[in-house]
Amino acid sequence: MCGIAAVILADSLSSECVSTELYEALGILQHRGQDAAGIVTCGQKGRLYQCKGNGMVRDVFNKSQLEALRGWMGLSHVRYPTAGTSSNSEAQPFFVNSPYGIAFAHNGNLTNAQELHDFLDFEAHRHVNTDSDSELLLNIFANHLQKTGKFRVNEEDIFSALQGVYNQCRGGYACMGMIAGFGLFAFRDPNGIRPLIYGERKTSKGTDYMLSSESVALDALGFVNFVDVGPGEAIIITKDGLSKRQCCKPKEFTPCIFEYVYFARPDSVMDGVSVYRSRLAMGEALAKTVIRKFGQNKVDIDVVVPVPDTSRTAALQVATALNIVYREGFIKNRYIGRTFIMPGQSLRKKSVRRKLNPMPMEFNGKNVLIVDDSIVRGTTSREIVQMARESGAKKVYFASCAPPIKYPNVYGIDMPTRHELVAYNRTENEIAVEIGADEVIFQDLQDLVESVSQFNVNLKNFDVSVFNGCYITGDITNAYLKALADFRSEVAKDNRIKFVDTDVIGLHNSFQKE
Ligand SMILES: O=P(O)(O)OC[C@H]1O[C@H](OP(=O)(O)OP(=O)(O)O)[C@H](O)[C@@H]1O
Ligand SMILES: NC(=O)CC[C@H](N)C(=O)O
Ligand SMILES: [Mg+2]
Repeated sequence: MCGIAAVILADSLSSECVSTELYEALGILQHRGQDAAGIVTCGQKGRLYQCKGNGMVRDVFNKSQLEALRGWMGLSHVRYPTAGTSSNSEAQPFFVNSPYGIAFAHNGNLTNAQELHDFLDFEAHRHVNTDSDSELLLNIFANHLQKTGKFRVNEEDIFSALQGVYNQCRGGYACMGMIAGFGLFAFRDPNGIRPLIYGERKTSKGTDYMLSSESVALDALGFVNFVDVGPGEAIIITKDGLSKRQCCKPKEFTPCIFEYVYFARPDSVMDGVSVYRSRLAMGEALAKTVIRKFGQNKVDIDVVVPVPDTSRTAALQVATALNIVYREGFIKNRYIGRTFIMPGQSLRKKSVRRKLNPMPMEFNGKNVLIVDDSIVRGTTSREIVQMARESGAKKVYFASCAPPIKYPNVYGIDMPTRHELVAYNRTENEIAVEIGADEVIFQDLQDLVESVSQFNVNLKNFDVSVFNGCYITGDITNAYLKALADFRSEVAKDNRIKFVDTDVIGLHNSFQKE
């Protein structure tokens, strides 16, 4: 679930560099990807400037690098790998010089990457340098654009190249690209699985535009009038303004419900729904399930405790609806990032204890209801339950705002194999035993869907494949799932030869002060 952002200023001669805003945007989107970050900008004479590499945003860029990223438009990416490897050569944005010079950033995951790779190799004769599906997507676009054979590109050419992309690429994708000296383009997959939104900012020179995975980045940078890009819709922004087109017949609109459960920041509004409100509604519904499970007058819970950070909003509402006291029983180390999106199970496991520390006074002698947004591999819940017990809890109940996650994700969340999922092939009682809890309580799928859909009449269905195994793109075979598990499971990652990454990824212009 990477984060992507792009900015284009109305004033192409501005002495302000867009890189500072892109850097800020990446900081705001850091929760969507912690493995790598990158920015590509475009300055005078259509020159491109790039800085990218593995690490958090604050580690990848320093002041002088940002100053060297010249220009009035650019795009940026924070990566959480779902394909290929964690090598820094797969940090985004990607670049191809032909045709016209294109930089490209992708959030999502392609489900027909092998087919696209073969096409590029055998038919299009384009070189692909990494295992990243995003590099394939860029080359498919470049190949279609190349066919126009024009000296200079125009909007019509880009829209028709994107139609070609839609015809060939399957899966979940929200993308942004930049054509040197020309402008930005962006598009969203036919089901709108991955999010994409844009806004504008009026200045004395005209209108600046910004695109982002989440509205919170637009908000923070002073952009207004947010519009979600529709499923199968593409937009182009140049010095002359913004144009958009439906580039493929939209299929059923099914955004990823896990954005609302976990990925997005609560202060974002995604496809017209406030993530915060949806999480309150998840808490409200979960409280009803708790009452159903325990019986109206038999809820023997003394305190409701959230697992920081993401579950806080929902947990507070669970406590309010149950009329039980809410307490911060775990204190989060604010300098440690999200554990679920860390690469590697041993790192994730270690990080839970480093990140969360219990407050014994909130557990000692009490029956505790711990609320989390989701239980995926069970890494967090196992550790948390144990910490609660070590702190003297009498009974530990564990509630999840999402239903049991039993199936792999193929659209941009790194859950490549069901065998790593604690709920796979287990009953609720078995899951409780597995994580050491007295009972587990899971949200009903219908309740989860209604927690989001009640805020937008146009949103009826979602990608809920991790809960029910129904893959909306209709192309997921057992052979595909096996290949995915073989390549991306924890065991496969551990067995893979580790690449030695050098710090510098050089390719493009470096700006030198006169
Ligand atoms: O069952 P697991 O495999 O452990 O995954 C689920 C946990 O991971 C996430 O937390 P994370 O620490 O990533 O982020 P947060 O601070 O935003 O809650 C999520 O909020 C759950 O707590
Ligand atoms: N989480 C994502 O959006 C990942 C994008 C792309 N599939 C990658 O692995 O780099
Ligand atoms: Mg969490």
